[in-house]
Amino acid sequence: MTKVRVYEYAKRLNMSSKEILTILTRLDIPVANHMSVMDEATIGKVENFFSDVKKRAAERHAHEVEKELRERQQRRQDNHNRTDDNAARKTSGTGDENQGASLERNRVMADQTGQTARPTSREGDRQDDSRRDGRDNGQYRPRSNDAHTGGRPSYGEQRRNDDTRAGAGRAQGTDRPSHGDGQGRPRQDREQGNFSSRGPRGAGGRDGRPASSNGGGRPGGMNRDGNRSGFGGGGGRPGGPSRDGNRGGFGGGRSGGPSRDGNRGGFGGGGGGRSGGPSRDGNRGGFGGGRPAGNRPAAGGIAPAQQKPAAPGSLRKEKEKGRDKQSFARHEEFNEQKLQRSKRRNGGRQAPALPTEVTVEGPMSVGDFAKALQREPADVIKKLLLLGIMATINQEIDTDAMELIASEYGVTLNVVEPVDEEALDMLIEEEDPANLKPRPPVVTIMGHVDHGKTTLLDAIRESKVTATESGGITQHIGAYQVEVNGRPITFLDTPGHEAFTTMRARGAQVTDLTILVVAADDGVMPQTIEAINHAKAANVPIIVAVNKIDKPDANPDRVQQELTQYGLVPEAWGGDTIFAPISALKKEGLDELLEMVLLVADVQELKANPNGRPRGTVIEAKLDKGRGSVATVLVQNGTLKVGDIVVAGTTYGRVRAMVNDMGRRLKQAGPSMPVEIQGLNGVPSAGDQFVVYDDERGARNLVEKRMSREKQEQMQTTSKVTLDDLYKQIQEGKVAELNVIVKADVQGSVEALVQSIEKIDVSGVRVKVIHRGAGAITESDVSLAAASNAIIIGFHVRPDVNATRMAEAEKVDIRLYRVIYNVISELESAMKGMLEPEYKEVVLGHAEVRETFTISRIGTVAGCYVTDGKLSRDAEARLIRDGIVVYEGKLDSLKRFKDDAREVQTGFECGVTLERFNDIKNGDVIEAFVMEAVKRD
Ligand SMILES: Nc1nc2c(ncn2[C@@H]2O[C@H](COP(=O)(O)OP(=O)(O)OP(=O)(O)O)[C@@H](O)[C@H]2O)c(=O)[nH]1
Repeated sequence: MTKVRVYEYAKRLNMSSKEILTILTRLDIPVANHMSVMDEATIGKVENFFSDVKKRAAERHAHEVEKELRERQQRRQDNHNRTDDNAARKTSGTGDENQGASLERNRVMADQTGQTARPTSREGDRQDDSRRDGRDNGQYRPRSNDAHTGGRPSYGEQRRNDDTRAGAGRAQGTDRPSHGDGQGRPRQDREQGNFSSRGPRGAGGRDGRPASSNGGGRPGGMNRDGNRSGFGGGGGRPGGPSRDGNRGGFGGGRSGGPSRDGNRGGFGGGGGGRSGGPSRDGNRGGFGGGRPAGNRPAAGGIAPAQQKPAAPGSLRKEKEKGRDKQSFARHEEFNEQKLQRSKRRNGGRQAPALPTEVTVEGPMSVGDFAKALQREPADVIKKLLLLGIMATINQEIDTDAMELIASEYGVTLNVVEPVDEEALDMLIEEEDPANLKPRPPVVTIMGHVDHGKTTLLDAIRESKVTATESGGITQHIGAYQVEVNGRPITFLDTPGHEAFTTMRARGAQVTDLTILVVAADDGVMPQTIEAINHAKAANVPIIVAVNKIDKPDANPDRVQQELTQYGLVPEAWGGDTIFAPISALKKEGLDELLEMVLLVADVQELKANPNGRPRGTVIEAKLDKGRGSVATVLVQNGTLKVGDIVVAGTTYGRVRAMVNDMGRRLKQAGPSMPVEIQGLNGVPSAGDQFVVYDDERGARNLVEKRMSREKQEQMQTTSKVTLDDLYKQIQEGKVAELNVIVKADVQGSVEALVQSIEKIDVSGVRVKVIHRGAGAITESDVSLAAASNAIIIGFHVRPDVNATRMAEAEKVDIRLYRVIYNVISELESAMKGMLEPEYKEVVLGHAEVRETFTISRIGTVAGCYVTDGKLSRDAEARLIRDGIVVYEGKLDSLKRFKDDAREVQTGFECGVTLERFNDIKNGDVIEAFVMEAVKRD
């Protein structure tokens, strides 16, 4: 790499010189300014700096990830250790210890569930007893005082007294987990030799009444708020004694009942079946049936149905350990659920996980980027500063800067191409080159005023069109086609400028080449240069038609000479621009000119697929009284047919009829063909691109989408204007703005009006056309005007009924005109009236202070004599002492003797007080004056 200047290097990196200078200073590289030269070594250092920044960020990121992993592992390990400790404590512990553990567990669970309930010591004993019973015998043995609950696992006891109506399952589900889950039943099973894998549900044991049938446990209670969802798991409520006693009342359990939202049900898992109460005849004991939780089996939930029968006593330790692990898993899961719930409760206020990857579509503001990174904008700005990039929150940064910042945060930045919605809407798909066929060129004519554009257009049309289409009635549809040597050429009828400006403003490129008309007697003029610039910007080849060569003072060589300055060098002089001398008036040289057009077109190899999806551009559109919306369109691809569903801008419809520039009805129109179509539901704008949709619904949807987008954009722009510009204007105190909506009968008039309106020059006031269009004034125009405080100008159009009604309600000013001049002059005067009036000071008179009095609560009263003019009560006043103004304000009071006076004329005495001013002295002069508005001219 050779030496470069700072600014060049900055440009290369798409950065500012200031940024590079800051980096150089940070690197201690002496540098003077943006013109300083950076040698290879310096550049190397800067580049190293960038890669260092990236590397550091990547390392930091990797380190953080590693640390996080380590911490997680550690946590997991701790949890395991804790589980093992618990298990060990339980297996070796005494009854007291067990009780302690049990109490501890209770405490933990109560804490976790947010409950304060703790078992009483009696309950604790009982729990302990019951557990011990089970453990000691290696089997479950119902205790006599628990007869009706059978071998209810201890934790269920807690709620028995609290809620007599609730089944045990509910109690457990509400309060704490059943630690009898899946334990009691297998033991029961062993004892009874009977095992019901699924306890019948419902009937038995409800409300503690005797069951009328099999003792089905009441399912773990329905969870109303989900918070305490069947955590305790089933623990079926014991069935009461059965009526016939044969089958006994059995505590069948279902796991924690379904929670309302389905998320949290059944945490506790399968119902810990308990033995039912003793049946009357005592024939059979109770059976515990369990059903797994609705959503997922919890740790202990699978036990009842699938677990093997209880392990014999020797396996007790293992079992205890397993149970604790299950319990721990439940705790963990519960904790997780609790966390989720709290997040939900906090409405997501919990700090979200920071992204590790961010996808952007290109440059964005610092604020937006910070949002995407979920970082504080200030932090991002700080980082940018460190990189030498000064940016505010609203300033846009490019993807390079974004990448640097992202890497600082250890975030991967993906830059993707933004989705081209318009291309999607326009159903743009790539054409297979094999399907492309040559198409006629589309030509526009440009040039300076009066150089003969219209004459040339007419001359070509007359000499070519009428010759080929005898009998045709030529129609001005904005474009026409002529045939030269059997090959068609399309001419856009609209004088070049509009074709270029309006079309190009809408992104439409319709012209393949342009004929630049230059009058040989006049030479290159301002609009000639403008035309050249337009064509060059659009990358459209130019053929120069040197016109009016019939004129005696014609000097074609001068034209050639002058145009070389603008890069148009004739072939004869070694350039590549074709110059064709013509006389549009005398129709001389036209054939040669047109042949040149074909020649240039050939070089361009203009092609389209006549069988592709029809699409093109609206050249001109208007609202016709008899025919409705009429649009001249240029087909640019495919073949447009009558009956096709067309979307153009914010209008759509089925092509009802199609005519060419000769007024001939057509059934179809191929590439480069201009046709006038009817059938759209509105008037599209010149430059709108059209496409044929397969179904009407799709077309309608697209149009609705566009309309709402347009409305939103308009609202946004206008609200911006109101908030930003207007505020600024108020601040500056000198600029007002007049928002205008222009509606006219044809698009041409709209453009003409807009141009004239925008030219109105009243100092201090800006006119802004916020919306324009052809067609009647509609409700949507009025609503836009109301929202943006605009007036509506209608030219040869009227508001429809709804628009009129709405305008009245919203107090929107609609002005209708038939003459452009009136529009402009009325607007001008309205704008002048709008200006803040200019004020000038008018001195009313002077009074001399002859005496002063001080009156408490009033202050200094000046006894004055009016020397000239008058003093007026409402006037403003200044106090002049020795030619110096010592006070300026208002007269506070004006009295003649004791009475208030409205004014006091020359030669009279009066008493005067000044507003909040008492330092009045004899000999001071009071000057009374008013500010009068001056009418602008
Ligand atoms: N002698 C002579 N006069 C011409 C020729 N071409 C146009 N004119 C005259 O020049 C004048 C202007 O011609 P237009 O065709 O109206 O020129 P224009 O460029 O379309 O003018 P604008 O529409 O005002 O921009 C008319 O009086 C034409 O008759 C020509 O080849 N020879």
